[in-house]
Amino acid sequence: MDAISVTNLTKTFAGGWSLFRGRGHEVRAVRDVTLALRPGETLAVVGESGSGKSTLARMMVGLEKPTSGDMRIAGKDAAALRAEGPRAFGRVIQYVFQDPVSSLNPRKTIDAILDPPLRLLKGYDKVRRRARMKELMDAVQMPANTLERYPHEFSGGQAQRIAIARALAAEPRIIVLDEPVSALDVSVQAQTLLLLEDLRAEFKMSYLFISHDLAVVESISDRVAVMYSGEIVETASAEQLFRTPRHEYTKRLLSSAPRLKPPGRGRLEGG
Ligand SMILES: Nc1ncnc2c1ncn2[C@@H]1O[C@H](COP(=O)(O)OP(=O)(O)OP(=O)(O)O)[C@@H](O)[C@H]1O
Repeated sequence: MDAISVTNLTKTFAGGWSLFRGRGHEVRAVRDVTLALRPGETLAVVGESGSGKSTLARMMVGLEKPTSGDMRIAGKDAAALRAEGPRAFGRVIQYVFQDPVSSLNPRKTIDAILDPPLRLLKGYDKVRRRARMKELMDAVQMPANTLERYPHEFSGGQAQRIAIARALAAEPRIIVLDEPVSALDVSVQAQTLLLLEDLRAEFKMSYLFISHDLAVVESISDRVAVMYSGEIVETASAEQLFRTPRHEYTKRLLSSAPRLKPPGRGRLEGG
């Protein structure tokens, strides 16, 4: 059973604006997308700005409603799974966004940020939640005293690790990561990607990894789906896609972007 499977998924926004067509025309942000995230894999969705990647991710985690098409998460209809409530939905799928600092409430200490997802788990009393918070800090390589501090006390990379810990707190099977390292320095990117890869293996999760950055995608993904103008134009193993891209758009994307170890699959240096 696929972790996520979408069939002919479309999202149309009303009230877009275009220089040529004026106000009020429709924007088809995602067009007829058919895609499967397999259990245990990292599937990257790559494409340039405006290609519809974020809209696709936001539909998967329930932040946007599809205009049409079918979406199944862990074998269940996504809308039906959401209707079961935050506990059921959160146990299956979590997300991590680009800007870690703004995704953490500045007025709350880290333990208060981690508490709500842990409260959703059955049988987690206060003592067990506290112990779990320490384990989560350990898993993302942050010291235990992190828990008493506020988000602004951390660097971008540290804040993103805390955001990852919050996603892990729900013990999800799937994490959707939307440009999770784009706001970080390159050396911190490499460390964060290695951490994500370790966590995926340790907790047996699947990742849907949204990125415009081919070097990042090459270093972390098993398979890659290339998105262009709302459509998936090519899906292939990372190795195949970087070595022998088939679609014209993929070829252009590869030839225009800086790569770390062309050709073939590489790993980011550093960390
Ligand atoms: N809420 C919205 N209302 C109207 N149009 C939207 C909305 N959200 C996205 N769009 C439009 O949908 C298209 C796809 O946007 P989306 O953010 O999904 O692309 P993206 O590939 O993630 O780009 P970026 O990396 O810049 O966020 C764009 O034309 C965008 O302007």
